[in-house]
Formats: sequence, C-alpha cells, structure tokens
Amino acid sequence: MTATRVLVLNSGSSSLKYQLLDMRDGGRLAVGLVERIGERTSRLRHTPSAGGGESRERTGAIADHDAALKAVAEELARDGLGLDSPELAAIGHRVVHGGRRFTEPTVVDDAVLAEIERLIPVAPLHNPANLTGIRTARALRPDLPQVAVFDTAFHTTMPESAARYAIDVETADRHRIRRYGFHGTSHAFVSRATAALLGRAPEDVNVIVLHLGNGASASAVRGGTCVDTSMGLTPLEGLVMGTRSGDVDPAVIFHLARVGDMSIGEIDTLLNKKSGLTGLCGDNDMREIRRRIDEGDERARLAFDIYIHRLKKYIGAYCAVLGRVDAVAFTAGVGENAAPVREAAVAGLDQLGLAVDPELNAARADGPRIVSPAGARVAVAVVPTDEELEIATQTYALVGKANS
Ligand SMILES: Nc1ncnc2c1ncn2[C@@H]1O[C@H](COP(=O)(O)OP(=O)(O)O)[C@@H](O)[C@H]1O
Ligand SMILES: CC(=O)OP(=O)(O)O
Ligand SMILES: [Mg+2]
Repeated sequence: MTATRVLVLNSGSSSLKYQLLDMRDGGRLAVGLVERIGERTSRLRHTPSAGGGESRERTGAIADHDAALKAVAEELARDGLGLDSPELAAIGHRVVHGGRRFTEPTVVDDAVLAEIERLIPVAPLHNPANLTGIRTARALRPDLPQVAVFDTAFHTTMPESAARYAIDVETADRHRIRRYGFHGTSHAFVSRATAALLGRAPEDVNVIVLHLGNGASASAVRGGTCVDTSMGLTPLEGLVMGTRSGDVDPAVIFHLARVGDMSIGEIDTLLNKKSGLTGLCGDNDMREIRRRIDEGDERARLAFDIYIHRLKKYIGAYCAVLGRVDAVAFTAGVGENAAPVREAAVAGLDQLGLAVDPELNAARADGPRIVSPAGARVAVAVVPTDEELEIATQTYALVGKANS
C-alpha cells in the first residue's frame, strides 16, 4: 500500500491545531483543535472528515502539548485513523522560528531539533510548543519522517535593506539580529492564491498580504517573492495583535526598566502577553471588541482605532515599497471574518487606488473573493489562508522526493 496521508500539527503557545489529509486529492480526513492547553478548562474538538462527520468534544485539564498530542492520537484512532496507520506517509510540523539556517522544509533529526531549541529565545511563545509536538510525534512513530515547515522560510528572500536593522553591524551579526519575519507559510499560500484569484501568474503580481489572526503580520510580495514583512527578530514587531504590542519605541523598554523598576522578564511578558488589544481594552477577540463598540464602549473603540491606524500605516508603507500594487489580501481569523476591519483599513486610501464595495465586503462567503468595486485599480481581496494544506503539500513533496 502506498502511504498517501500526512498529519499536520500546528502547535501554538496554548493550542494545537491539526489536520489529517489525503494527498491524492488534498481531502481532509480529520481536523481538530486543542485549546487552553495547560489550564483546567482545556478543550479538544475533533471533527472526522471535515464537514461530513459529527464533531466530538473532550473537556478537562490537558497539561501540556505532549498530553494534547496523545489525546489527539486517541481521537484519530477511534475513527480508524490512528498514528499506527501504514497509510501515514509523514507528519508535518509548523515550526515558527527557523533562523537563517532553515530556508526549506526539513526532515527532522537530532541536529535539527537542537537548532530549533537554540532558537527558543527568539520565539519563546512558539518554538517550545513546536518542539514538544515533534518529540511526542517522533516517540509515537519513530519510523516516520517528521518534517518541519518554518514560518520564517518564505521571508528569507528579503533584501538586506529590508532585513537589516540600523544597529552596529558587528553586534547584530554576532547575535544574529535581523528581521526574520513569520507566518511565511500563510503569506506564501495567500499571495499565490491571490494571483490565482486575479487569473494571473504569481510572477506577474505584486500583493500586500495582511495576515490578521491572534498574531498579525503584513508582507509585501513582489512577483511571488517576499520583499518586506512587519514581524522582525521575533513575532513581536509590527502590527497591533491580540496580546502583543507590535511596534513601540525601543526606549520604552529602558524606561520601564529604569523608571518603572520592571525586570526584563516582566517587560517581555508585558509586551508579548498583556499588550495589543488585550492591553488596550481587556479583550483580544475582534468579535467581542465589535460587540462592545456597538454598545458604545469607548475603550473598545480606541483599541479598534489604534489597531486600524497601525494597519493603515503598513499598507501605505508597503505601497511605497512595492511601487505598483495589484492586490491587498486580507486573511486569517480577523482578516477573513471582520468586514469592519477591512473597511476601516482602506478608508480614505482612494489616492492609493484602494477601496471596498460595502455590499461585497459585508457579504459572507467561503472562498477567495474580491471586495473592491468593479474596475478598481487595486483589487482588495479576502483570501482564506490554509497553512495546514500548505504544510502538508510541502511535507509530502519532500518525503516523496526522498522515496523516489
Ligand atoms: N467572525 C469573526 N469576526 C471577527 N473576528 C473574528 C471572527 N472569527 C475569528 N475572529 C478573530 O480571529 C482571531 C483568531 O484568528 P486565527 O487566525 O485563528 O488566529 P491564530 O491562528 O493566531 O490562533 C480571534 O482571536 C478573533 O479575534
Ligand atoms: C508567529 C505567530 O505570531 O504565530 P501565531 O499567530 O500563530 O501566534
Ligand atoms: Mg494562526
């Protein structure tokens, strides 16, 4: 029997998203999510054959990513899709930080694991969870290729002028400080899907991709190649996020240490976990923020306005970086679902050729779609991301190559 299935694991700081795909047709045999890992109120939601089967839920404490993956393996086994299946060709893992070394999907061995571990200080919320996912999967199926697909890979094409910070070159090089960029799997997938939506080849299209999830980042993609992105050494820089501040004056950190008497660890936690929308109004979920705005809540309104102001600045900046822009693509949880965010982000940018058609923008639909008025110079599009499919495709291509 030829093994044609790939299990994809996307481990976040407190969540584990997974999909089992059949690579003959990209069909989903199972999808699921474990949330609030490490809390007493963890929840696993498992859906066999996405769309078809009945979802099952488990609640109750799931201590860590090791326990989460074991619970997922049990759910898969209940549907006859267990990790022991001979039809499983590989397990593909999203790994957030690959530094400069990993520019391609990579089969994991001990040396690769050690390098992912070395990069923990520059992806403290993500790489530890990614590592646990890989180690547990390896223990469950030691014979199976485990493939790491890196968030940073797509951004390695950025020119030095975009990737280097203007700090002392020797210090920067010694500590490998530069802009790496993240969510690359999504930026790659969405920029290609946007070109397809326009009916053009990726090489002919310049796209600004706005990946607005809990973490959020923008990228400027010229002819299929990333030329700039908003996240930096770590996934903290750039846009306002669910709990992360995005851009601040770096001197804020010195000030908090000297005048606010905070430790570096406390400031790290402040900027990564207690800032962004949460820090501004107490909520990180855009649905909740919109609900509060509708009720006249001023703090939620200001948080939304700050979020939009930053987004607009990046759209303007990337118009300047690209020179010619063919499309602006909104993606991920907020980008795909929050019509008011898309409308506000391009409001007043008609000089740049950007506008949305209110009806098209407000309409609900599943697939990629254009929401700018007919004949607009720049297409504004909603393009659902599919990091899992992209990871599965890259994983299967690599394993297939190794086997042929
Ligand atoms: N219907 C919706 N309307 C507005 N925002 C939404 C909606 N659904 C999801 N979101 C936003 O999307 C976020 C999650 O996005 P997602 O891309 O899944 O993030 P992540 O992968 O970082 O967990 C939520 O925190 C919420 O702010
Ligand atoms: C890199 C990053 O920010 O990822 P996420 O949005 O999954 O937190
Ligand atoms: Mg995400």
